[in-house]
Amino acid sequence: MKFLRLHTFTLLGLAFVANLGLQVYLATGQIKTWAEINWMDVAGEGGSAALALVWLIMLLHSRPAGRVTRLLALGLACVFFSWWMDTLDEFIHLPELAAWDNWLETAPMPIGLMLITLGIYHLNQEQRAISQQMSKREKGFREHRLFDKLTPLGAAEYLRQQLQLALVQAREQAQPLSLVAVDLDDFSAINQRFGQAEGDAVLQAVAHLLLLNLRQQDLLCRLAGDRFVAVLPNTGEAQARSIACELQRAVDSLAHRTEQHGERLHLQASTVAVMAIDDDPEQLLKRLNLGLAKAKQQLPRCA
Ligand SMILES: Nc1nc2c(ncn2[C@@H]2O[C@H](COP(=O)(O)OP(=O)(O)OP(=O)(O)O)[C@@H](O)[C@H]2O)c(=O)[nH]1
Repeated sequence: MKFLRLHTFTLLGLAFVANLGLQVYLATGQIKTWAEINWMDVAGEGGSAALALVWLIMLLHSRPAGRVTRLLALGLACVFFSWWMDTLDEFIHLPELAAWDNWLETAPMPIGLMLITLGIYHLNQEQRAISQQMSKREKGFREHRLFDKLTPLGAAEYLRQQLQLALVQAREQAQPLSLVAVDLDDFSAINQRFGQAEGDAVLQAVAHLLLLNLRQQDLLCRLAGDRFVAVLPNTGEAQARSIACELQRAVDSLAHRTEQHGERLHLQASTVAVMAIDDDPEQLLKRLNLGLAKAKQQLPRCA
């Protein structure tokens, strides 16, 4: 049901447009007789439309919200619409002179395919960003104690070291530097209810999700337990806040199922963003933790 709640607008919008197409055909054309229907075409075009719809649902089910998902979903919706109108054609006879139906059937297809192409391009960029994060980990292999055992992220000590370097660089280049923290709400309940191993799987899924939603220049570390911190170079406070909200929304919409029983977990996170103002790493992390403690106490949870 969370799936329906999360994607109500997309699914209702698609149902509305598909129905609009049907109504336009019914208003201007005539329903064909049984003998006039070419069932081979119905199976081919209708089956393709159904498949596009299945792909769309699978996509919305499996991917976190974000630009790639939006592009792919919109592209698949256009492809579905094009095939849907093609299928309606098999049941409704339109006046010979009507040319607009060709547009309704044909135009959404190239638009949809272009959107899907753009989505796949950005998907590749995402994968490259993840590989780069992974290779950062490889580079630091010699200092493996600085890395988290569970996720592909740096641990607290690594964060402090990198933060020190980032602060010096920001000062030298007179550029802003911000931090964003993401802390899962009531994470200990997941450990208690489903066990430590499931808690570990959740932390890994969240780390992956956050990496996907950060930019190439950002550095994500696991500060402790269920608390993640991203170092955002050349980022002012307003932009950091908006990134914090995006990360929070991404966690809210994460579709995570438990490994043992496939039960859907509804995760939520508190986030906070702070900008460095002449702080050292400890002062900055202290401000971040204080902000997070405040955010935990009040709603809305974007601080
Ligand atoms: N599975 C798992 N649990 C961990 C790990 N590290 C810390 N924890 C657990 O994470 C929980 C963190 O607890 P809290 O800081 O109270 O966080 P919370 O339950 O999310 O509570 P709030 O943050 O106040 O919403 C504790 O139960 C720790 O035992 C880990 O690597 N794996």
